[in-house]
Amino acid sequence: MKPVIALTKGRVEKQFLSYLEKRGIDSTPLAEKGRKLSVETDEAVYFFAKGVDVNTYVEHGIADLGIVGEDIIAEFQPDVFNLFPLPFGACKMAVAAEKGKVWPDRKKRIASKYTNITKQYYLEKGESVDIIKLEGSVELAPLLGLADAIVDIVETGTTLKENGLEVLEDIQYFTARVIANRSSLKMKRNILKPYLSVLQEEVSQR
Ligand SMILES: Nc1ncnc2c1ncn2[C@@H]1O[C@H](COP(=O)(O)OP(=O)(O)OP(=O)(O)O)[C@@H](O)[C@H]1O
Ligand SMILES: O=P(O)(O)OC[C@H]1O[C@H](OP(=O)(O)OP(=O)(O)O)[C@H](O)[C@@H]1O
Repeated sequence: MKPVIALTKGRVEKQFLSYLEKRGIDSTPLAEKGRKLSVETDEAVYFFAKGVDVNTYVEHGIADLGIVGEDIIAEFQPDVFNLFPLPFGACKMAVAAEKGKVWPDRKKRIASKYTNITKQYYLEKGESVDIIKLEGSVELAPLLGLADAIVDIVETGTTLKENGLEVLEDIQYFTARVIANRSSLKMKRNILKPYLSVLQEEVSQR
């Protein structure tokens, strides 16, 4: 039996493959998957899903482990073991607005894909705001007058800069992380342990 891993498609997937190579594991079968959504290698069975669905597959025990951005864990709070960070996928969640923004004399409107993180952040600040849910290109919202500010991921800062926006407040820093199904970690410990130690070593050596 091999570990079953749910891997977030896209940015995380690309960086995970490079990381496997660094750890001495051949990632060719994963890189050559084409449109296949599941691949078996010598070490594990992988399937590829959106981050939020990685949470769900791990929570339900379909995958033993998941590789997912901490932002997705923070937003959706899955019932899993949040095992350890990986040395890639670094980004932060921040509040941003147009440069020189003049705030209106009413409740602020904040647009975000991450409504739970946004709600929690303003709750802790003791500020009452209206939150508007968007699914992407969140930087458009202040430019088009839908919102006064946004809560979104910032990595290089290029998207903000090129759209005349700036960070006002940092909320939280994130990396990709390894999560585990609660019962898999106990029941399949012997299978998961060697795989996890390959993934974790780099972090403990940093
Ligand atoms: N610049 C960035 N933008 C978005 N996510 C980033 C960035 N840098 C690192 N990440 C991490 O990568 C994860 C996945 O990003 P990816 O771009 O693949 O998906 P997405 O754009 O959030 O989702 P979608 O599949 O809806 O496009 C995020 O959850 C986050 O943890
Ligand atoms: O600081 P940067 O390096 O510019 O990266 C941040 C941008 O990248 C992400 O968007 P993505 O490309 O995932 O598109 P989306 O807005 O449609 O989710 C994020 O939502 C920001 O817009």
